[in-house]
Amino acid sequence: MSNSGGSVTGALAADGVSFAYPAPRVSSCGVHGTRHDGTLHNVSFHLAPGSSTALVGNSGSGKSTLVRILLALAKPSAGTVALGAREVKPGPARSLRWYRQAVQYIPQNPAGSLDPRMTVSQLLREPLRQLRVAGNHRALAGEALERVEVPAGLLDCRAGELSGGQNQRVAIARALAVQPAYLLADEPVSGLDLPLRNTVLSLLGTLVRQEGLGLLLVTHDLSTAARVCGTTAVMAHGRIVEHGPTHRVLDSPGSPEASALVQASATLHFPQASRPVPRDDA
Ligand SMILES: Nc1ncnc2c1ncn2[C@@H]1O[C@H](COP(=O)(O)OP(=O)(O)OP(=O)(O)O)[C@@H](O)[C@H]1O
Repeated sequence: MSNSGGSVTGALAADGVSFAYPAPRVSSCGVHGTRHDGTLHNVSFHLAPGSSTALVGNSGSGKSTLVRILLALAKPSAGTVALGAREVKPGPARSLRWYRQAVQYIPQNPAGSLDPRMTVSQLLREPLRQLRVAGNHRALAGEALERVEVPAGLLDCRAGELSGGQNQRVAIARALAVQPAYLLADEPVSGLDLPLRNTVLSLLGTLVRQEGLGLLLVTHDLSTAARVCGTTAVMAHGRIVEHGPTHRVLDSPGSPEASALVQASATLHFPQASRPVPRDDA
């Protein structure tokens, strides 16, 4: 099945985006005059249909802020966000319906955002109703469920009756139900056990390769980037400091920030203590 994305075509792009959170007069810890130099600086980013980009970077580098701006939840102080030829700005819900249909968000711990008292069918139909998507909503819900390989027989079960893995898929199906062209996923597998992480990552990869969705995957885990995403963008201090084919960025990083991430990841996966001890056969 092809995705419609609300019949929107074209790339999702941020062009020269800058953004600063408003400086609070009194911060939550009671300090006056907190200074904000800006969170994003002149960020340009481009995601084509059927392609996948990992957005990596240290904590606080600006990844989630960029996602918020791409979702039209925050207004950049400079630069633009556009889908195809159409510029996108935060605004009233009705003016953004087309965009909310085309670009869906998968949050961290997506299953945790499901109300356990609601049935799978209710959960999947809710965004269809909110975005006033045309068509038979129960049928669209069933189709979305099939795409994540959950039996349509579970439509009338309550989320609280399903396993964690099934709920994780239901949460992804909820984003797919409105037939978006793009998925923006913020650490969607953090907190999952390894088998479930693998299942969800395979599913996301399939959606990109076989169904032509565009995927932006925010992750701290470079092995996740390598597994799913054709390109990787590295953020540091509110800038994209490197963006290229994932294998190139990971094998020969061209920026100190990417090098540091690759090194830190290698240390995490192969800590000194667990490295094989070289045999002294000589
Ligand atoms: N609502 C907010 N108000 C003020 N400052 C914020 C707010 N949200 C984030 N920030 C600041 O903006 C900067 C970028 O934060 P952001 O959450 O985008 O980083 P991140 O790369 O997604 O981090 P993480 O990997 O930890 O989620 C940080 O310095 C953060 O403290």
